[in-house]
Amino acid sequence: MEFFTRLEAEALKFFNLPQSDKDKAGPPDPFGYGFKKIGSNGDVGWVEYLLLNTNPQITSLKSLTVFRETPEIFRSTVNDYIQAVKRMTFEVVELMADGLKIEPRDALSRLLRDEKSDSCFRLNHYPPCPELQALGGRNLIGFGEHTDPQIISVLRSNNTSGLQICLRDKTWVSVPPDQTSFFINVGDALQVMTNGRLRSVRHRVLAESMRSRVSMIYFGGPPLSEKIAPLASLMAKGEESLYEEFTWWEYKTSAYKSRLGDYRLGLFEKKTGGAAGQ
Ligand SMILES: C=C1C[C@]23C[C@@]1(O)CC[C@H]2[C@@]12CC[C@H](O)[C@@](C)(C(=O)O1)[C@H]2[C@@H]3C(=O)O
Ligand SMILES: O=C(O)CCC(=O)C(=O)O
Ligand SMILES: [Fe+2]
Repeated sequence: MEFFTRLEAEALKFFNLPQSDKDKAGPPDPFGYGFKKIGSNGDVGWVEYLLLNTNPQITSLKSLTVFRETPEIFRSTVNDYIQAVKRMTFEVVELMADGLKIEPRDALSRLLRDEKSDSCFRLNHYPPCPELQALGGRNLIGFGEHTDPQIISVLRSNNTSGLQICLRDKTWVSVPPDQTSFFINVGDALQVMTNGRLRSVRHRVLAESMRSRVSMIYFGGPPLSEKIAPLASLMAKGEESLYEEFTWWEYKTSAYKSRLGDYRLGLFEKKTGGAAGQ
């Protein structure tokens, strides 16, 4: 896609700036430029990134700083990509709603379309790590294992591998890199809204020795005040929610206190009424 190629090129121009220039757009709070540190609870990875708010209504001060430090063309390329990926995501969640017989079919998309939707956008750059070859096939964690907290994440990457998902038997499987496809990830909130029918899959990124990986991810979240609970139209007769009721604000606050690899939904599972489980 034209949007993706342009953004990949502009992102690489930014990531190739001297470290001191990039640092002017950091540290991430959570928005802004980050280098190796992920979140604020001690997680690290072989990655640098830009984390941006996607809601023009609540453009964070840090997002403004990022764009002050980068050329206008970068800002417009990011904004064009976000607009395009949002439009596609609204359609994807409506198709998901059709598949799950959720009514109305905009029950999910309206949350992402909402002007108060708490969504964000991330550009990740995993530089090559040539020393890896000498380390005899050891893994270097680019982005540690985790699930995404929001409703849905839509990822696009260049042709460099690294992304893996964790299967039920705990084995890791590589997602073949394909710069012409989107990788759609169910988030924790969608797991709850479908009462566990869709699962938020654990994933991680391993660094490569010779090639740099660039990925861009739109994380579609609901408004902060939104109650996150199973959607009535998909529940079978007598089916109980596997989760306690909570708002997105409550979940997000709790998530941002957690470590990357924590099982965040555990705190919100009902202790009776069947195992939601990991
Ligand atoms: C360690 C953390 C980074 C993270 C916030 C958290 O405390 C736990 C969830 C992490 C995550 C994973 C998916 C997305 O990349 C992200 C932006 C999100 O919403 O949750 C990150 C957070 C982050 O990097 O700030
Ligand atoms: O960079 C990638 O391919 C995945 C990163 C990721 O999972 C995230 O940013 O939440
Ligand atoms: Fe993720």
